[in-house]
Amino acid sequence: MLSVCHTVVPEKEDNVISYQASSPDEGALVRGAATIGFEFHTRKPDRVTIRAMDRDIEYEILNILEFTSDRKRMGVVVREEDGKIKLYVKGADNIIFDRLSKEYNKEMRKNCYEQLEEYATKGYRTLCFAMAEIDPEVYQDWARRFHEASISIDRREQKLAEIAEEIENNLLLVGATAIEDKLQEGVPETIKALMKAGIRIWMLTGDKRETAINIAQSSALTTQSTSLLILDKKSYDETFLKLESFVETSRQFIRDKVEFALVINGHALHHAFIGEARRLFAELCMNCRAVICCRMTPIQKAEIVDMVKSIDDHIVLSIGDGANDVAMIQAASVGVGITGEEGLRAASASDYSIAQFRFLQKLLLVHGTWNLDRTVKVILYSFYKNITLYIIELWFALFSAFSGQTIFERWTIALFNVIFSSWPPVILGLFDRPLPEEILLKHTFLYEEFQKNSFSLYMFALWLFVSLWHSLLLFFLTYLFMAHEVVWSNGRVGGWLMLGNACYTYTVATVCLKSLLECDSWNFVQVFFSIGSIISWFVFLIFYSMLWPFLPFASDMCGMATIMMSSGTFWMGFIFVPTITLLFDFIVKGTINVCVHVARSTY
Ligand SMILES: Nc1ncnc2c1ncn2[C@@H]1O[C@H](COP(=O)(O)OP(=O)(O)OP(=O)(O)O)[C@@H](O)[C@H]1O
Ligand SMILES: [Mg+2]
Repeated sequence: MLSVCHTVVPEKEDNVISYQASSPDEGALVRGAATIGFEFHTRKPDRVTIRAMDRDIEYEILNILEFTSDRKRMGVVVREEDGKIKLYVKGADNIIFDRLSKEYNKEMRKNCYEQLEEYATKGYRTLCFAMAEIDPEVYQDWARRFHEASISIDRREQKLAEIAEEIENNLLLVGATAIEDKLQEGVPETIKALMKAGIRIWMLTGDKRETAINIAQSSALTTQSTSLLILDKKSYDETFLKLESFVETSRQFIRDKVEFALVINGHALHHAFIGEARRLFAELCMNCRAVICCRMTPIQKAEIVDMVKSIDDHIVLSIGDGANDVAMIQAASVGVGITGEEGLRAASASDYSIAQFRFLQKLLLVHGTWNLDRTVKVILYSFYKNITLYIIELWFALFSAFSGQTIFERWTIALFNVIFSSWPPVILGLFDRPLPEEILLKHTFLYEEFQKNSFSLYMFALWLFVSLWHSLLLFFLTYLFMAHEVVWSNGRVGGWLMLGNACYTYTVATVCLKSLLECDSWNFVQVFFSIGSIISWFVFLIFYSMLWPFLPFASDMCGMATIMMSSGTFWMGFIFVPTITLLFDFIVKGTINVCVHVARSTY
């Protein structure tokens, strides 16, 4: 039966058979059957052949009752060589047990159940196998309706499931299997690190409770000393009462600093989502560090994600590897798919796809932290540079009798965000690394610290203050430097534009250098683009000064570059104004860096 009831496809190469299975469990079972002498070797559209005891046995496949996570079982209807029609089903133990024949030997049922419990407690994934012989006449009628359902256009899956249900009863228990579902490398370490980083972890699985609890233990989600609050009631009232008492217990546990986790199954969860119970359930879950949800259907997984998202606007990340995780991956704020044994369905529905669970640690703790910090910096820096430039106009208005005259020439204003200060934020957003990878991975609490401190109202206010302060210094220092006009040999002076362009030069230099100051890790690209942006302004100025009167839309900047660049005062200002302006930032940044350094050496 192991080698017949499945949807595995064999592939032969040099007489060696390898199996292609969409479900790793099925692959394992078919391989297992082959090692004990029942080798499945050929699949044709309507028949499978197995080799047992040195002879080929053919089974005509009449129908396949497909596996879905809601049905938690799959089956095949076959015609054996002697003409008998048989249904073979395999699936989750509770599902199969519910469909066993009533006259069934209670003793064997009990034995099998105990065995299953024992396997599950060891963390094995269990499956039950059952069969039924179908009367050919009954089959004829059933097959016709099954065919009709299979070609129906609407609610096809549901209709198929309903019709399959009709023959999946009065089953005869054949046996049970247990498969070790090995954790990927580094799972416990990753979970520990993420928990230390202040992330709450919930495990949502379709597996049975005992298996789920064992996997939670081996993946370090819970420990030997964790108290488990198990919620597995079947009715709403019972679930509600249990929830009430658990909420009380959880408060007590928190007061006593006892570690605890909630274990809930699909039935109870169904009730916990309804009415008043939902509020209690939400409170209970928020009290728990870890929650284990077992026997979940894909929809329930997604509902849980939605519920958590709706409480206090939590950010939820879902990670999964199977088709049954797609719904929750899509429901989450951030969906991560693992490419692996169970195919690419989860990965293709996700925002980020990784090959191993352990890479999640780096994705969150390193790239998550870097990206948060970079995004915050890019946003704040963009505000900063614009405020700094444009508030200078306000200070100038005090001197232009609020006439509306701008201090800067209009094309240079327009090009500020387009050319002269466009690269620093991009480079900041791409390359800045607030802390090196090793430190973030070693001290996982930093993840939470960055989350709390990267962006705050205080931070925003500080940047606003810095922008105003810089604009003030940039304008008035330039004004002081340029108070005595530069007289050129032909008797001309730079005039208003000289003041404006000098101030503009110092502003471009200051904002570009500020981006370097804000970078926590310098590299060649950052330095190149910051300094390059300043140089680009000078290049523009030289060309622009040559345009008038050839291009009528340019301002009269004729000779401006020569006037400015031959002035010692201008160059002195070029050194002093940005330096003095950035002094405050330099001191603040320096103090923070010293503190970080001291903190680093003490850890
Ligand atoms: N190919 C299959 N044939 C029959 N029954 C299956 C098959 N795969 C899984 N099952 C049963 O259906 C249940 C639900 O499967 P589902 O794929 O939803 O979750 P899961 O694989 O157990 O866990 P996870 O959510 O961690 O992937 C399983 O626990 C198992 O008992
Ligand atoms: Mg699965």
